This record gives sequence, structure tokens and C-alpha cells, in this order.
Amino acid sequence: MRPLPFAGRSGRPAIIAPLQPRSIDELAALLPGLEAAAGADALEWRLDALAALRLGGAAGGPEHRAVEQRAPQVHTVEAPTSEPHEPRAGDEEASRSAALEAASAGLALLRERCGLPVMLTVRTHSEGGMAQLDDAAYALLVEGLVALGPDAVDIEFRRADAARLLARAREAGVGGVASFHDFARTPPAERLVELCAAMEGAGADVAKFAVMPRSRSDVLAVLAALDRARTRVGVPVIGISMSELGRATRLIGGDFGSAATFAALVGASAPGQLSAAQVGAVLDILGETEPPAAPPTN
Ligand SMILES: O=C1C[C@@](O)(C(=O)O)C[C@@H](O)[C@@H]1O
Repeated sequence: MRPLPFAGRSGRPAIIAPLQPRSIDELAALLPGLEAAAGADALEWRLDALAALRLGGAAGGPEHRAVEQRAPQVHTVEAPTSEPHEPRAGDEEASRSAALEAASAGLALLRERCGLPVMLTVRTHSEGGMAQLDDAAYALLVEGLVALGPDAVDIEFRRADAARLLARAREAGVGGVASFHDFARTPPAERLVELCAAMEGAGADVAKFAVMPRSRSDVLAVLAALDRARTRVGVPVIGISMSELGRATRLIGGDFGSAATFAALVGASAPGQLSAAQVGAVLDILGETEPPAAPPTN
């Protein structure tokens, strides 16, 4: 496995670009865009967008609405608006094997055509994603993904089996990225630091949180948490304040210790995401060590 190129404590944060194809054909259609677009250091494949997994495997399931369309898009960010349907008995296993088959074929395609490290993520409904899975179904699916040997796998930290799944990833040599999302609010900075320390304690290789601000103080709380985590958390931390209000954290989070930032190459996966080109340009500026040339004097 290649480690994801997360920045060390003072380095340039990695740019991770999400992909949300609904099928392997859609993934294949995205490849020319990925080849042409420079600027991402790693990809995140959001498998919950696959038709097989959307809200419990309901192909053509409930209505979705676009949340945001800021970055150059092929797909829009979508969030469920209605209650998911009850999966039929037998659906779950069929959805899982379809998703694992797609993930296996897609990983091979991405390795052959793109070459960037890939993190596999199944974002579930309770954390703002499109898959509706109980703890047992989530664990079975993530175990299957780990067995495919991606570079990293996202593991929702609130899941009952999170520590066991992190251990499984570690045994398999797959990076375990523990994640926490709150689309309603921002916990206090201290709570976010404790959360990242708990993720580290549970065996995470990377601790990640993305939370929704209600005020500018909430955005500052994310930066404060990142800053405190520098000395209190021993693994790379990624912290994001979502939405337009929080989007500065996607640009300057690295200065406060964030090891990576998510930015769109072919479509955003969360509110507030900017394009990889925009984020790369800002990181170039922030990374400049030479002072700007003095203005000409007459
Ligand atoms: O955890 C994250 C961060 C994220 O939610 C963001 O806000 O950029 C985007 C998700 O795709 C990813 O899994």
C-alpha cells in the first residue's frame, strides 16, 4: 500500500478530490477529466453514490436534492430529503456484493489510468451520505473494502465496530482514516480535540472531522481544535468547517495543522468545497517562502 500523501505537521496539506460515480461506467467517464486536471494528491471514491448502495440499495430510491454547486461539477452534491425506504430482505447482501464488485473493478481502473492513491469511503445517511446501513451491514462492507487493498479506507468513528475495523485495516496494511461528521453544528474545540485523541487511541492512522458552523466562532473553533491537536494528537488530523461560512478552513487549515483538504476535480462531495485548482493556487501562495519583490521605485 502507498501511504496517502498527508502532510506532516507543518507541510502543505494534501488535496484529496472526491469522486461520486453511480456506476463503473460513470467512473470510466470521469477518467479523462481526472487525467486532464492536475492538482489533486489523492482521490476519495465515495462508494455511497453507487446505485447499489444509495439508501439501502434502492436503485432509483427517494428524491435527492442538490445542496451546493460551487466547484466545477459533473455531479452535484446531494443529500437525502426523505426517509430512506426499508430495504427488502436479501437486498443487503446483493447490494454489498454489487458494491464490492464495482469497487474492485474501479480500483483496478483507477490504478491503471490515474495513478493517484485512492481512499474508499462509504458515507452513511447518519453522517450526511447516501447509504443507509446498520452497524453490522456497514462493518461487513468496510471489511470487504479493506480486503481489496485500497491505499486507505474511511471508517465512521461512531460505528459500533470502528476500533475493530481500524485494527482490521492496520493488519491489512490499509490506511485507516477515522471520520466524524456533524451536519447540524460544531462541537466545542476541546471536544473536537478529544475526539481526535480518541480516534488515535482506537488505532486510527488519521483522525478526520467535518462539522457545520452556525457562526464565525464555530469556524474559529475548528481552527483552534486543529492547532491544539498539533501537540495533543499523535496522528495526522484533518479538520473542516463545512459550507460557505467555513470554507476558509479548506484553504488555511494547513497552517493550523490540517494534514489534508478536500477539493473538487469533477464534482464536490460536501458543502463549501472549492475546486482543486482554486485550493492549489492558494496553497502555492501560502507555501511561498520568498517575500514578494519590492515595488519599483521611481
Ligand atoms: O470526510 C470528508 C470530508 C468532506 O465531508 C468535506 O467536508 O470535504 C467530504 C467527504 O467526501 C469526505 O469523506
